[in-house]
Order: sequence, then structure tokens, then C-alpha cells
Amino acid sequence: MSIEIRNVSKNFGDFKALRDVSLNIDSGELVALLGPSGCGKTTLLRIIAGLETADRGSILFAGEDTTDVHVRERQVGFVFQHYALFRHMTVFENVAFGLRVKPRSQRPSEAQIKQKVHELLNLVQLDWLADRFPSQLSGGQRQRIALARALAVEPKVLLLDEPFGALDAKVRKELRRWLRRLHDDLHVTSIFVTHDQEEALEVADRVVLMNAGNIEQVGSPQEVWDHPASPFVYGFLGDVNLFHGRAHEGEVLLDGLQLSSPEHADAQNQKAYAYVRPHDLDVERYSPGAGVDAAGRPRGIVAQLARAIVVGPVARLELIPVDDNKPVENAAPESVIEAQIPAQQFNEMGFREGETLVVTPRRARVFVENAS
Ligand SMILES: Nc1ncnc2c1ncn2[C@@H]1O[C@H](COP(=O)(O)OP(=O)(O)OP(=O)(O)O)[C@@H](O)[C@H]1O
Repeated sequence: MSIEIRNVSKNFGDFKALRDVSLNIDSGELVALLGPSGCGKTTLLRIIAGLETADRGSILFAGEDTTDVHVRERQVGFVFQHYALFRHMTVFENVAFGLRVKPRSQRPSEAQIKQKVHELLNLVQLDWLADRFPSQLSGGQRQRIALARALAVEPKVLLLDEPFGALDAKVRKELRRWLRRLHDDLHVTSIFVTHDQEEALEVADRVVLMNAGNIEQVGSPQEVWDHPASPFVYGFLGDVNLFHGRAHEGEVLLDGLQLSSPEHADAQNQKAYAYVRPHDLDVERYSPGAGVDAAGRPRGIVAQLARAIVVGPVARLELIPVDDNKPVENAAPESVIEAQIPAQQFNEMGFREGETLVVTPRRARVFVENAS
């Protein structure tokens, strides 16, 4: 079932939790709502579910306005972060619950319930736990049971609010792959809230980036990663170095660095930000003249290697720009530059902590502020 979110706004007192949010979700899509804590993800999910009402705007399911449709009639399944399994019921009874509370006319027979519950438990690969109680399950198993329970009533829409939020990193990773496979089998239109960018990028067909009650960008994981639409998205998706400076007629001058930025050829001494991913920085040993191009423009930053963390195939370098006026030890945390190079290259170059290096961006994304 497709979902259309049309100009939805929601205030809590003076606080604007959602500001004129619009979004279309196709039938069978798996969409992630991604954003920092408090950006309005859960509020939007609750409005879609019918657990909360919007101040303005509407939600359409398959083209039909749902405003007057009660949450029970919306055919929505939920899974929340804190497994809401009934503690006094076995796994089997938890999954059967939604079927048993159906109105008598729609309620399946006992034999049908039994068959359906076992099918669902097989689907989440936990049929062998049918007779256990929730307290006898691991966190990951409980979330899979919660999902089986949500699916029991054959929802048209599945809403998941940080479903793996309370689990440890390894289990989270397993479960997100498992959720993706399950979705590929079932194709239930699903919206899944997370503040974990890796989770959103790995699982979703499309990612909706939210910030302060607004949608900043919607796109496939590849699109939002390769072409972040705003400084917020750039900063939120993955590690990034931020350099401040000014742009003028296609050139950007940052602290100790000059970059060409042809897309800002019209800029007239405007405030600019350049975002550079750690793996888009080249690192070489300092020598006089290093980091300066043929025309004498500074293309690299001279910096001291403060720390090198080499784990597996990647070397993460923390570098502090060398400033004549300030001892490196007193550098502000935000001035630390993070670079990532292959561990093999790090070892071949024989870099040592305390050495002076030059870092040069291979790729940067420049945003220019309109008011100068
Ligand atoms: N019932 C409420 N009354 C007052 N303020 C609320 C209420 N529900 C949510 N808010 C506020 O609205 C904002 C958005 O909340 P929401 O739960 O949607 O954020 P979120 O993006 O899901 O964050 P998190 O990832 O922390 O759950 C928050 O600042 C929150 O404090």
C-alpha cells in the first residue's frame, strides 16, 4: 500500500516538531527516516500510525485520506525499540495475540491460528522457541518475535521505531541484514526510524534525512551519500572534516588552503564551508614547497601527525594543523583533521606520530552562504 504524507505540521506547545512535511512512499518500499535525536522522526511515524494527530496536513493510504480512520482500522503493524512483548505469555501466545483479539466474525479458527503462528515463527527462524517466555529470550530474539507478532495480522504497512536500538552492535548488524531479506520476501510497505546512518544506508531502498522538523533530503542510499543536498546531510552522513573560509569567483580560501570551486564562479567574497571526507585526503611527508601548486597556491595543509590508529586495513590519522603562533598541544578539538589511508600505505610510508605531514583534499564539497 502506498503512503502519501501531505504538508504535515505538528506543534507541541510552542515547539515545532514537524514543519510542513511532505513525502510519497511507494507500495512495497522500505524507507528509513534518519536524523538526530529530536528531529521529529518518531512524531511522524506516530502520525502515520494514527497514534498522534497532525495539526495540519493529511496522511493518505493508497490514495485514501486516513484522518478519520482509527488506528485499529489502519492495518498497521508496529515494532518498537523496547520489545513490547507480553511477559506472562509464551512466544506462541504473543504472536497469536493479534489474531485472537480480532472480532469474532474475522477471527481464524484455533487450527488456523496454530498454523499461522508456526508459519510466522518459521519466517523469523525461531519456531523452536514457541513455548518459551520473553524473559528466556535474548534481545535480538525478542525483536524478531515482536516482528512476527506485528506481521500476524497481515498489516498493509509496517512501522518500526528504532527496532534494533537497544541491541549490541553485532546483533544489530545481523538483524538489519535479516530485516532486509525478510522485506525482500514479503514486500510490506515499511517505514523504519533510526538515528544510525549506517543502518539506514544498509537497509533502506530510500533514506529520508530529517533535521529540526524538516525533510532535508530524500534519495537512495547511494544518492544521499554521493550528493548530500545540504551541509547538514554532509555532516550527518559519515565522518567529515569541515573547513571554514570565503569563496570568491570560483576560488575558495580556507585556513591555509585554496580550492577551485567552479560551481561557485559567481561568489563574491561570500562565507563558505568545505566538507572533506577522511578518505578523500591525500597524505604525504612534509618537505619545503610541499602542498603548493605551480602557481604558488596552497593546495595542502601542513599538519602534525598527533595520533595514528591502525586497525585492520585502515589507518586513521589525527592531524593538527601547524600554526606558527600556537603550540600544537593547545589545538582546539575542532581543528583536528582526520584522514584515512590504507594501512599498507601507512606502513610503507613509515609515518611516525609527531611527524610533520601535508594533507591535500582530493575531493571537497563546498557550500556557500548567500548573505556575505
Ligand atoms: N508529547 C509530546 N509533548 C511535548 N513534546 C514532545 C512530545 N513528543 C515529542 N515531543 C518533542 O518533539 C520533538 C521531536 O520528538 P520525536 O520523538 O519525534 O524525535 P525523534 O527524532 O524521534 O528523536 P529520538 O531519536 O530521540 O526518538 C522532541 O524535541 C520532543 O521532545
